[in-house]
Amino acid sequence: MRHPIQLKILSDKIGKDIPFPTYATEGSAGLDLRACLDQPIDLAPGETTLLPTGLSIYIQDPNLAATILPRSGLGHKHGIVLGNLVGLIDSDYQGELMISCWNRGHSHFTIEPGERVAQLVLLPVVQAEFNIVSEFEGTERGEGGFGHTGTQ
Ligand SMILES: O=c1ccn([C@H]2C[C@H](O)[C@@H](COP(=O)(O)OP(=O)(O)OP(=O)(O)O)O2)c(=O)[nH]1
Ligand SMILES: [Mg+2]
Repeated sequence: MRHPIQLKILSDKIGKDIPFPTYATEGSAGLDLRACLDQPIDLAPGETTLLPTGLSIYIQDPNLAATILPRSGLGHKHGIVLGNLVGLIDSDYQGELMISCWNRGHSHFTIEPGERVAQLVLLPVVQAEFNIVSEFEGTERGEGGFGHTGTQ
């Protein structure tokens, strides 16, 4: 399903030096997000930097959110993941999409202008409306958690 989302281009590099975000394949869940940079950035092991994307989106519908997720190749091979592990974009956020980029690896990594550093995934959201109760209806699990059902 495709859903219209308002998008603002904040940098004149987008659409010229830095391609517009698109789905890489018909079945892609994520849109690759590119670092909107003038110069390469050297990220030392353990270092985190906040990268601009040159884009803002306004999701508007409270039943949707966007997540920023790492790219598996960068994360697995180079230790380049997100400083916040996962980024959550609220439906009412209108600021620039920012990527917290963390080098959790053991080598320096250079982020080039336009490099695809993370991916944006739109997801449905259900907001809770709490009903206060004094007891829950019983379940087989009850309050057991954190390994309650064993490992095998
Ligand atoms: O990787 C991210 C995470 C968040 N945001 C933006 C969109 C999001 O809607 C807003 C707030 O994010 P979040 O609620 O996760 O951060 P917070 O620390 O709780 O900030 P706030 O007090 O503004 O909600 O920051 C990004 O651009 N990139
Ligand atoms: Mg918040």
